[in-house]
Amino acid sequence: MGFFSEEQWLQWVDELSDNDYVIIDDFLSETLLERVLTYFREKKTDDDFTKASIGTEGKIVSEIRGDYTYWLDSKVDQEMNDFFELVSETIGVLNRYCYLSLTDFEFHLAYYPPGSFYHRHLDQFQGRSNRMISFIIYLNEGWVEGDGGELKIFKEEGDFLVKPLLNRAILFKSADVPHEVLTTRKGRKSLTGWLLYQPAGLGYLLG
Ligand SMILES: O=C(O)CCC(=O)C(=O)O
Ligand SMILES: [Fe+2]
Repeated sequence: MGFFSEEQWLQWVDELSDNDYVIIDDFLSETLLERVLTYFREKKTDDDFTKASIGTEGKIVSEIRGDYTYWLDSKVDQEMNDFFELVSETIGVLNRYCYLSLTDFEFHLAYYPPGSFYHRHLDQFQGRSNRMISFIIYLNEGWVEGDGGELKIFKEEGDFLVKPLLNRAILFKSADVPHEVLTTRKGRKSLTGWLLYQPAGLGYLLG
């Protein structure tokens, strides 16, 4: 049994194919959401987050992005196993219906302190095109207008803002959707990752 019915997945996949993005509210089950929030709290308390970098060389440039991240490892972060299962189901669905050849994923917990942002960018780095789908779940309890930290999506038809509401997920095509995180006025939390296409035998070169 999957997390969602085939019909439900099809509806989301259609939206993603047609619009390059899909927003899904109340994505995680109550139990899973609670587990993710608890894990976030623990990691943050343990001070496991480090300043995020940009590009493939790991440069830290605070004028571009100001968030802190904790990279998840399915072997280490076993409390997140159910979430990884859900990601695997997502990958299976996208491979079946969108003819993608996704083989792997990478996720981190992200924390934007008050006053931080992430300037306009694409999630596919030059010279490293294995990020196919960006996948974010927001974890901001009680977010209200004025807290900032909206995700701005740039589209030819018109730009728009996505509120980083608790348990809202967004998936978008990493190569096609420029986006930015507006300055946040409150601590802003998310579980953010990418579904990857890794050409066989090249992974070790990319690190
Ligand atoms: O948290 C978000 O809304 C987007 C984060 C982002 O663009 C990234 O980490 O590449
Ligand atoms: Fe991004």
